[in-house]
Amino acid sequence: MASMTTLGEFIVQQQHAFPHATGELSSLISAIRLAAKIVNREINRAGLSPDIIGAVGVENVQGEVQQKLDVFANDKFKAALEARGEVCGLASEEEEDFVVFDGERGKNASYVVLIDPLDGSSNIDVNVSVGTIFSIYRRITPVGEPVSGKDFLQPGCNQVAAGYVIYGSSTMLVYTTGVGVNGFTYDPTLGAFALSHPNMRLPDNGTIYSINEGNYIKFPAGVKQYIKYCQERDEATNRPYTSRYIGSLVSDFHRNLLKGGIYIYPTTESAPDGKLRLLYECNPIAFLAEQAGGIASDGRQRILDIEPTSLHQRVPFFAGSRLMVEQAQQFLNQSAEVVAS
Ligand SMILES: O=P(O)(O)OC[C@H]1O[C@](O)(COP(=O)(O)O)[C@@H](O)[C@@H]1O
Ligand SMILES: [Mg+2]
Ligand SMILES: [Mg+2]
Repeated sequence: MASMTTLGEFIVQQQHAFPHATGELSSLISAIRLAAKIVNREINRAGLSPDIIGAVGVENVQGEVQQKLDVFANDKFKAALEARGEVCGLASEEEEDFVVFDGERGKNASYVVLIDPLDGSSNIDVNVSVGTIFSIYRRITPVGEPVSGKDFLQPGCNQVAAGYVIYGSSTMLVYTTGVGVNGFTYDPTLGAFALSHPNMRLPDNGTIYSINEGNYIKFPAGVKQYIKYCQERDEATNRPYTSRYIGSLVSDFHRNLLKGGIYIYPTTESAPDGKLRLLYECNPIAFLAEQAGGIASDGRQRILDIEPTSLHQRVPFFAGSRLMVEQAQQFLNQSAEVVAS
């Protein structure tokens, strides 16, 4: 079997493709790779260790009960990124405010990282795939000065890199630096990620829709109509589509990235802004979706154009195959026009 390109080799090759590259971003990505291996090991043996399964018993800034693995993953990624010295600050789902890395190297670093350390927390204890999501920006404030809120509140189109780790039947790291999307599968016998999915492309159309239909009654009319559209019989358009919902954004998006499909987390009566967080869930997934030929919006506006106003703000999220997202948006906007008229 021809030897596969490891993530380490790929990072170096990418760096050489950019004559002005300093190696900082490469080093940052490899810090994420290291933390992903540590978290992966813990997840694989989670069932064996009560100290990693279950809730911590406190709520995070979102009002969600923190799982022990949320905290473990947050600590491991934070430590790996601070130790590497390319990052001047971090924002996380599990931290109320952004964290300043004010050590000598941190202060003089160029990048900020926003992270969802453990995505799909409701699936941790039941052995269903979960993930980690990361988003990377060049700081706005001058190097040497303490990092500030505006370094994190940048629109998604400013991202220099983004990706996720999926801890599933196999563990993969999927990321983009703005030149396409590549996927690497972890080989535990080597202890290395190998390039298994080069240049991933989202099919323009698909037959999978991912939404928590348990909330159907609370959805906007347009979303209800789109679900009905997905369930109608029409051979010419391969309907009815198939409903698939794992309840981990990373896993649902990953499947749809490979097979074609749409993931929707809309507004609901109880969540008027939706559930997912713009900065460390929607922006990185939207960057990947667009780099793979798909689209991502809040139902009306391109996610990557949204000007953030707060670290943990939520937005409605429609992402995946271009034709499917455009269709869903049409239903949403038509029904809004009906209501408005
Ligand atoms: O259970 P619900 O309301 O359908 O929400 C599931 C969604 O919430 C999330 O679990 C939110 O992410 P966290 O687990 O990181 O808080 C997504 O991964 C998932 O798509
Ligand atoms: Mg999440
Ligand atoms: Mg999370």
